Amino acid sequence: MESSKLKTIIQGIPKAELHLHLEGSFEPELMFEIAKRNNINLPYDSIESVKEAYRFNNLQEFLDIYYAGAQVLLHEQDFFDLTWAYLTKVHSENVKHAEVFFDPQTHTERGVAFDVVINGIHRALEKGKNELNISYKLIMSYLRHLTEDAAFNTLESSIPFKEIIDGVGLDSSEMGNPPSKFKKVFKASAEHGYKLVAHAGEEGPAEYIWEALDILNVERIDHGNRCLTNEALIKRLVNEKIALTLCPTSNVALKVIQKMDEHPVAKMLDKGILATIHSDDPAYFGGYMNENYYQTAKALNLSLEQIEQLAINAFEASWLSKASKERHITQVKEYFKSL
Ligand SMILES: Nc1ncnc2[nH]cnc12
Ligand SMILES: [Zn+2]
Repeated sequence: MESSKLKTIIQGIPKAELHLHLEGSFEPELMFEIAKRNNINLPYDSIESVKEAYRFNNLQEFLDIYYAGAQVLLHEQDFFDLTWAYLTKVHSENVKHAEVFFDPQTHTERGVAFDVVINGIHRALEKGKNELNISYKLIMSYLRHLTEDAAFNTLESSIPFKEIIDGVGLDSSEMGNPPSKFKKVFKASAEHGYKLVAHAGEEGPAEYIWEALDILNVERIDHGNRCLTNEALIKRLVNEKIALTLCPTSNVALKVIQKMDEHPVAKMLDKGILATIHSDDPAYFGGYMNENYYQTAKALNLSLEQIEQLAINAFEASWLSKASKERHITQVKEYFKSL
């Protein structure tokens, strides 16, 4: 299909984003603006030089830059502006529902209070719901390069806000930090009523996906690329309808795959896995939702049925009520019928 036609079709799809780190949506322009008003010097002299620095060979090289960028966020208004910029961007891409991560420890570790972070984010999410009609869920992610005790401190800080936090996740440096390291804090998080997800099988082996399922009891896997190396795991994912929140442009940028045409999403759909696609850290990897759909569809030559399935899967895998899921899925189906 012609590129412009494919782009137009993708733009019109009602979409759900389930794997997005708010700190990863921090565009250099906004970073410079906030750094200026907070009197912080960035180690870059222009927006172009920031973009130059965004060349990564692996997850860790990205994380080092991502955590450095987040240092300019100090005040509630900064977190509001970050979140609002993301919401207005994806509103223009017809995203109807967003389940977003934030990394409290990236901020509390450098002295920014938990309530400053969450109040700014929550105020923007509410505004997005009221003014842009984007429903949302909020996921607090534990940093896996830190200790389980540190995650417990974060869990404790979150309790006064538990009505506005829907779930917990696990992100940051995967290799050497298996899900099993966080067994107790995930159990405690579930006891507080949080839903559970974890990054697994992005750089790490299929074994980490098993651990996330069996030891942490997560209901969705973030990334999960490596599952295709293990037939028994594929069967489990299919039988239990465990969704994978894949992030194609992230995978290329972090060299999880060398080229987009190696992306496993088409094989996963063929096998009946509840595969979905999202943007992860769009400010760093050069693509929001539309670009992820577009690059994947183009490189893998996805059919309209496969693209429709991806859009449906994302609502199916979301934490929306059954009725809301059905309403959105009907809209996706009607949209594709109208093409
Ligand atoms: N792709 C990713 N993997 C692990 N941790 C992250 N934090 C932000 N983006 C991440
Ligand atoms: Zn991620």
